[in-house]
Amino acid sequence: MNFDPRVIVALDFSSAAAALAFADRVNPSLCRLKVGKELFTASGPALVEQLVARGFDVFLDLKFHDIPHTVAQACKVAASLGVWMVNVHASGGRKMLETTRDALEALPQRPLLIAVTVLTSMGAEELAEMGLPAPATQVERLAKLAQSCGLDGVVCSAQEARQLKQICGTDFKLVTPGIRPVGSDSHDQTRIMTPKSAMQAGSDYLVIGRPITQSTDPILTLQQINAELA
Ligand SMILES: O=c1ccn([C@@H]2O[C@H](COP(=O)(O)O)[C@@H](O)[C@H]2O)c(=O)[nH]1
Repeated sequence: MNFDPRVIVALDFSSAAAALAFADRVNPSLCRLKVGKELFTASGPALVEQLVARGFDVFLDLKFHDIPHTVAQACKVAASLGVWMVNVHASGGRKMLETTRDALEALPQRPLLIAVTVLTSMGAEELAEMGLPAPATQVERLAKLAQSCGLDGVVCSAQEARQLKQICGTDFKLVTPGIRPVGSDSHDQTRIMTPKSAMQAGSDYLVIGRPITQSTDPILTLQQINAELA
């Protein structure tokens, strides 16, 4: 049994029923769970509370990006749901990051606060079109900003994990989507890596959605990934 699961399953379902049907088949020793924009929009905070009540570490992946007060207040409400991790966009800037960190630090119990650097769906060309440097450079810049603002870590691709562990140190959490087992479809992800390579590169947590949830046998796929990481 793995009591510190590294896989965070992205519950990208369109209903609470579908998410709970998946949750019924796993347990907190097999995986953590992520609730993102689709499921939260469909099901709201009640579903998050249900997953927390079942003992899962829940990453509420709403990627807040707004003025400092709005983001800080939203994260405080998220914390009140009992979630394990919340996130904001690092590109919201220093004031937003620090205000949110301060708001969470004032709570008796707070979730981990992490910042999205560059979405794993984006490659160099798309960044260049927006006047931004190559992914590795932009991710490093935003990770340093997030760390200097006192955040717990960042969302990045596993392709930047080795570089960020060297720069930001081992305690700074790296949460990496864009994970694809050998032979699986990359879908809309650009900066991808296999589960094992991602862990070897320094990822702390692997966010995996479709390769598990759309598998013909989701639980077997999850077990196989866990075995590969053990
Ligand atoms: O840069 C990012 C940030 C978040 N995500 C989220 O992770 C999952 C990935 O799902 P897959 O099906 O494994 O591609 C999804 O919920 C995204 O919203 C990301 O992919 N990249």
